[in-house]
Amino acid sequence: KEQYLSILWARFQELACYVLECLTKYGICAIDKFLGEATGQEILKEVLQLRAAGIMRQGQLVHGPSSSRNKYIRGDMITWVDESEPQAENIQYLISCMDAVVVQVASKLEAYTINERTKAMVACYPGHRTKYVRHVDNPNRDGRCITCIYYLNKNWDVKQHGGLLRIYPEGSDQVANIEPKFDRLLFFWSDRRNPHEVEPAYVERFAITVWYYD
Ligand SMILES: O=C(O)CNC(=O)c1n[nH]c2ccccc2c1=O
Ligand SMILES: [Fe+2]
Repeated sequence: KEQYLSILWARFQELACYVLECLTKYGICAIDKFLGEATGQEILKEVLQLRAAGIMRQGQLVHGPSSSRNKYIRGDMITWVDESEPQAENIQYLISCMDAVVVQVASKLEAYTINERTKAMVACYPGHRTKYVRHVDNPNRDGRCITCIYYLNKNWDVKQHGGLLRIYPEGSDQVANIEPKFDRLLFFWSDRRNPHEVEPAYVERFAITVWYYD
């Protein structure tokens, strides 16, 4: 067990160096195959159980076209998971892995002293063109400095399924197009440097987000 943990720790150390360099240079960093197929699958199973348990609530209600019957298009559905959540061992394991990487990145970032985070927000875009309009996660210095998102969507094809995350880094004419691929981990600065939007999703789209506080 110890041997396994020390290998894991060494891997997170290596990952943290890459994340630090990438964040410093671009303000955005994506890591693929973060936990591997089996663990990713276990996390997805727990998320589907949360959804089946009906505890996911509407994250944001947006006004539908006035012509439509129900005034609102249901946006993303969310629920918050923390250490006390039963039957969420794998989601909790994910959070501890995210923490392991961020703690090491933070130790190298003089400008930040990251020592707190939110609970994990499990979000499901139910499909039928649900999206998230262009926004900044932390526009008014609420303390959040890094957004960390883990995607759970197998065989996602943006052409068929939509749901692309588009980030418009401030002061650059480049746009980052991030596909919400299974077992992908994404980091980006939460403040005004990274306005972003989720394009309409045509099928269910799952993600788990944690925000780290400075
Ligand atoms: O899923 C993504 O790729 C990006 N997702 C977001 O930017 C995003 N940002 N802020 C939120 C606040 C409340 C509920 C959901 C969200 C949300 O999906
Ligand atoms: Fe966001």
